[in-house]
Amino acid sequence: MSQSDRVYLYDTTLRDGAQTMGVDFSAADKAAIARELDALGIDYIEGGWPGANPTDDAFFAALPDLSRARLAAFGMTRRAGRSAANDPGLSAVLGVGAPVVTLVGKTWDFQCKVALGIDPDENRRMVADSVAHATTRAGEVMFDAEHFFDGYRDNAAYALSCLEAALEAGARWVVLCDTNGGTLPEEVERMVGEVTARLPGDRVGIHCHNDTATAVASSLAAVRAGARQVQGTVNGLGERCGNADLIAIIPSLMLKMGFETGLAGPDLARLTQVSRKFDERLNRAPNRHAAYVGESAFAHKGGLHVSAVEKDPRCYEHIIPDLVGNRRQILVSDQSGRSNVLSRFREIGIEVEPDNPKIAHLLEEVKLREFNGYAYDGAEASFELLAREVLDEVPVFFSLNSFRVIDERRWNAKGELITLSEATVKATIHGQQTMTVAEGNGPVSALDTALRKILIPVYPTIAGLKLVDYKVRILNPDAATNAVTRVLIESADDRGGRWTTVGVSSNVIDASYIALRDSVIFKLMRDGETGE
Ligand SMILES: CC(=O)SCCNC(=O)CCNC(=O)[C@H](O)C(C)(C)COP(=O)(O)OP(=O)(O)OC[C@H]1O[C@@H](n2cnc3c(N)ncnc32)[C@H](O)[C@@H]1OP(=O)(O)O
Ligand SMILES: CC(=O)C(=O)O
Repeated sequence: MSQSDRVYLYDTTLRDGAQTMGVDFSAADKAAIARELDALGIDYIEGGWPGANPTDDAFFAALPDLSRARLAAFGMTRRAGRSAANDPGLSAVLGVGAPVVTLVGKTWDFQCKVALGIDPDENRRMVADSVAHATTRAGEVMFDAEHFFDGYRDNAAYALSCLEAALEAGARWVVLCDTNGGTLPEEVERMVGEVTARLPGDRVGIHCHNDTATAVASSLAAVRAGARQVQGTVNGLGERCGNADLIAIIPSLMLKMGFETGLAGPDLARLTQVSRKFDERLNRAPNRHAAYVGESAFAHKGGLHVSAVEKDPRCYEHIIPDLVGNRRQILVSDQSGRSNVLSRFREIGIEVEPDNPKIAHLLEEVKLREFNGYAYDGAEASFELLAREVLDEVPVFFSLNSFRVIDERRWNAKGELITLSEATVKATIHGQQTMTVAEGNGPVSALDTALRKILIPVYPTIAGLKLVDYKVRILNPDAATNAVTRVLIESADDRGGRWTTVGVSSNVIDASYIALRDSVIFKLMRDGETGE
């Protein structure tokens, strides 16, 4: 495959995605998402804007260790009337030591006059100076040509001159941005084609917004017209109506258009998992109807469809769902569910005969639990535990006899209003009944502390287990405070392990205990503890 058939993927979830209404990443979220995207095979990960807010500063202060992707720090061109070397904003962006720096700058003369109040020639100098200065500090510099399509429509010569200024100043890529998201795919294809007739396509990128619900189509049209870098976000997060959704773009590029990306086949097969795990992190329900990765993308309901798909899935499927890690759901048969369980077993490393009757039992149990609110997509450790329990492979590490949690809200001696929680846990370990009490700043923290206190003397490795994330989702909000809650707990240990467990109950503390218990047992199993 020639060089021109390689498309570079640039993820801006942690920057443009952070501009989504209602989304607020922590620095730890950002680091975890960056690791996930790195493992997927994304070429560039834009981590945020150093100097713009404390979260981005904290993220860049401890650069995540990436093995496949290059980390980009985002910022804007120098301010008018300053030198690039003396611009504090630019210095903050360049100061974090990211291997890639992406600078946004105007390319629409109207914006120069109205938004910046400066002469367009000064703006072009700002672009050139800033890019040139950035090349002295970063290995690779990109120029995000803001409002390129609106600018090109109004004054093509000026918009192009900004691109040329950036390239001459040393930019590796110029990225054409449809910042307002109003350009339709046909226009994008024409304009990108005109750009790539003058500039090499492997220096040109595309960055589309979804204000006309065509960001994915426009991004693919730009690639057809010669652009070789595509910017987007996971699940289409982004300012206003979102950015182009990389989760839809990647399989279209690879499976439909025959392009090579940084993802290999096995990476592509993780796409569904990455998309859903990301939604779990944001504590929002995955879009069932999402192209390629939605739960409904390969679910067949109509009688005509089911009958034909059973003869040959190609009758009603545009690709094999496994290619993107999704699964076919045929509602009249449980054979597909069985295959799915077997394929998960292979992933986990559980060896079992395909005709083992326990598989059908596990399948029923998973279906029943999912009906009751469990979601195993984002809680792989709970699924593995359930599977091993059905196969009688989980030792009894401890038995909970009871727990009680009390919350107290009162004024302390200094006259301050405080809320304290206290948990009492009674359990049997190795035949011995034991009881402990612990306090916490909330009921789950008190319960967690009490559970550890009781387990650590027998299983010392539990001291290395910590909860790194805790999320609650109400599953039936109409029931108000009687609603069923789903708790997801992400845990990590001092051996580099990281896993997620799930608990469901109409009582949030009970749901939390179920997820906590799974986490602890999963850890003990991984550590090779044998239990009773
Ligand atoms: C198209 C995009 O999505 S670009 C990314 C947009 N993302 C964000 O804005 C999120 C992060 N931004 C921020 O935290 C803040 O806006 C900051 C820290 C960058 C700047 O904050 P402030 O200094 O308070 O400026 P404020 O946001 O009010 O206005 C932007 C300023 O940058 C100037 N500016 C805008 N674009 C550019 C540019 N490409 N080059 C130089 N200056 C620019 C504007 O003229 C304005 O200057 P003024 O304050 O002299 O009027
Ligand atoms: C750079 C960017 O986010 C935009 O122009 O939309």
